[in-house]
Amino acid sequence: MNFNKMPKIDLHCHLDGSLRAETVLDIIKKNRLELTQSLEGIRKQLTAPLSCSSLDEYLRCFDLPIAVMQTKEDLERVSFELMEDAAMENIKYIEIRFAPQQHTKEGLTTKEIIQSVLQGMSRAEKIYDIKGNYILSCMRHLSAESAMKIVEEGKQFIGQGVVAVDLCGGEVAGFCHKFIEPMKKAREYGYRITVHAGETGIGQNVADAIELLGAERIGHGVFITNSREAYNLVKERKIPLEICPTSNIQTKAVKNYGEHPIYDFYNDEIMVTLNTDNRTVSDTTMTEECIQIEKAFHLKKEEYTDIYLNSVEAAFISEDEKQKLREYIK
Ligand SMILES: O=c1[nH]cnc2c1ncn2[C@H]1C[C@H](O)[C@@H](CO)O1
Ligand SMILES: [Zn+2]
Repeated sequence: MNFNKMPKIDLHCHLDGSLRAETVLDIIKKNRLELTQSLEGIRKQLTAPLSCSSLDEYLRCFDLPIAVMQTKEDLERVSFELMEDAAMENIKYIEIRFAPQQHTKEGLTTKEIIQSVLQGMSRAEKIYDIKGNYILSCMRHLSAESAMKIVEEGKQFIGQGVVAVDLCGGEVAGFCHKFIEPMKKAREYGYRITVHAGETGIGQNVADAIELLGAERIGHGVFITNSREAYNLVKERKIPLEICPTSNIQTKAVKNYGEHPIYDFYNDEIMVTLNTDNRTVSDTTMTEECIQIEKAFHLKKEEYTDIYLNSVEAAFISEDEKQKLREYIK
């Protein structure tokens, strides 16, 4: 299949993990930041190394991009550029996530941060054949109060380009208990809910995310394989899994593409979707994720279509918008 040409949907893409190295260098120079000044050095710092041994090590690659995402202008720019990069490979719909908590170092308010990325997104939507929405991620190592602040301050943007909240960062067993209150509030306000869970061996976190937090989708969920409860919940309630194969290899969730459970899940009628996670940190694109999965499992056109349609179903958009996305693959 010519995946570059095929219509694609990315429901799990972190803004801060998807910056162009050239842009990072530009912002460093413009803002006179005392950071790496060579393009090659930057590229290296932005990408998870082959030797990456865990999610925690993978997460260290975010320090540099976060350092250059601290002004309105720079947030608007990186948001626009991610939309542009996605449009160039025929992604027709993208849900971009980021954690506003990490962009206050130069004094921006949550409102200014969200407004800036939304402006970049809408500028790109006017030029390219792509639509997007934002997901507000809350860092799991921060407090429930901090997550509540994001839920409260992001509320005014629901339906204006913000659709959901997420929990992300390092994963420890039982993390969901801490976030019951903010996620309950989020649901009451009308946010949709997706949660990173089951990425580092703890299948039970997936069951908790669904039962305690009302997660409608799960980021990764690879380790439902080691919790019968989680597996059955995901299967029976048709909870979509946002699968990101390359990222899972880098964080050592799986050994290689061929050993990824995505195809077993698909054959067992679990609702899998295919996504990038981080275009720069994982040095990938949607096209590349599709190619790798096609190669590993001899994916047929009908199977790719099924996965694309799963993403349409799972997207946090209206029925009319879903219908438009279905038209692309007819
Ligand atoms: O795959 C991931 N799992 C958990 N957290 C992640 C992953 N990729 C990125 N993040 C974190 C690092 C970013 O700074 C944050 C917000 O996008 O989300
Ligand atoms: Zn992620």
